[in-house]
Amino acid sequence: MTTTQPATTPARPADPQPSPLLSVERLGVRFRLRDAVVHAVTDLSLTVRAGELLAVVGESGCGKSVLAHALLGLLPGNAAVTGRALLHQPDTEPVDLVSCGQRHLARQVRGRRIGLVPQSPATALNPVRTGRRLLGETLGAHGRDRAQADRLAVDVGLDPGDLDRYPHELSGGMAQRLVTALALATDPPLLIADEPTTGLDRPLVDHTLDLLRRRCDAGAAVVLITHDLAAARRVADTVAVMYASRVVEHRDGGEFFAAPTHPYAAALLDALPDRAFRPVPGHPPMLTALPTGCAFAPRCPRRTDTCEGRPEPSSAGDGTVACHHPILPGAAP
Ligand SMILES: Nc1ncnc2c1ncn2[C@@H]1O[C@H](COP(=O)(O)OP(=O)(O)OP(=O)(O)O)[C@@H](O)[C@H]1O
Ligand code: NI
Repeated sequence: MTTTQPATTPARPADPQPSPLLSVERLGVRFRLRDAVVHAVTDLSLTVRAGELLAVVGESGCGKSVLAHALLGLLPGNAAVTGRALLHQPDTEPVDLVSCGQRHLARQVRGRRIGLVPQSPATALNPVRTGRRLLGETLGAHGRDRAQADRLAVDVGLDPGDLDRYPHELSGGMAQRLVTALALATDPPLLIADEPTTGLDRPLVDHTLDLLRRRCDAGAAVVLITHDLAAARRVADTVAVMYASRVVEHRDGGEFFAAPTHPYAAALLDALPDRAFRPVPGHPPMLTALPTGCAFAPRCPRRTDTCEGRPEPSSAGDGTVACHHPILPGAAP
């Protein structure tokens, strides 16, 4: 079926890779509850470079939004964060987002260096301010011209006239576009977009995805959090698949969609309507009771006794996979 290939050719061999904008190293997030601990992010390492669109995909509850909130210091008080997340900046030392403190995050990072399109627009919008006022305040706070509000509305596919509405007068899709416009208003070098296409119809989904793609083509970086693999396939340079709080596969998007190596990633792709359209069987484990070995093993057709031991991320092509039995091109299944 697959012929043996010589050494993999990098996607853009002539381009020297720019140095990372963000490097996340062994990030962990735990929530302490009265009688349990939720392991929401475990031992997670990732990099994002300028010009890169990284899609973070995975089933509901696997830790995608918690990852975003950890990077921005937006977690509640019962969260304990470990590891490092270095934000590299021109001409100065990198800042560790985990340890730099709320004051620095509020003054220097949120909005300015990292923008967030939050997953729940309804709770993110101030109910007593119109979209125009919200956008104007954000633009003004960052020394930008408030008159850019109309252009931002058009960019996200919102009628500028709708900026004069209050949040409760907006549909879910309109509120979604407004929070996207708010995140774009400060033109951050890194944008984390958490399910930015929720509630949008297909043309607006594609419009939003293409908007994010163009940001990256102009040199910014975007982390697109989505459970929509078709969206990731349309625009991502790189893909990170999360399962039960860990990244289980991370690699070039083209390679990933052509030949996923983690059995969970392969199962997710098989669930796409234009592929087998077969949902991933079974359910993910509780994050309060994660197994010591591979968390996907109970659902995995390739599992063996070895999977009772934890699979550490190892290199596969130009990326990494955390699996004892990865699907390697050219190897027998
Ligand atoms: N404040 C909290 N206290 C306890 N557990 C939490 C808290 N916030 C999130 N969690 C848990 O952390 C886990 C990861 O949640 P997260 O919101 O990151 O999932 P997600 O991958 O973004 O899912 P979705 O696709 O549904 O948005 C979930 O089990 C969730 O219940
Ligand atoms: Ni989420």
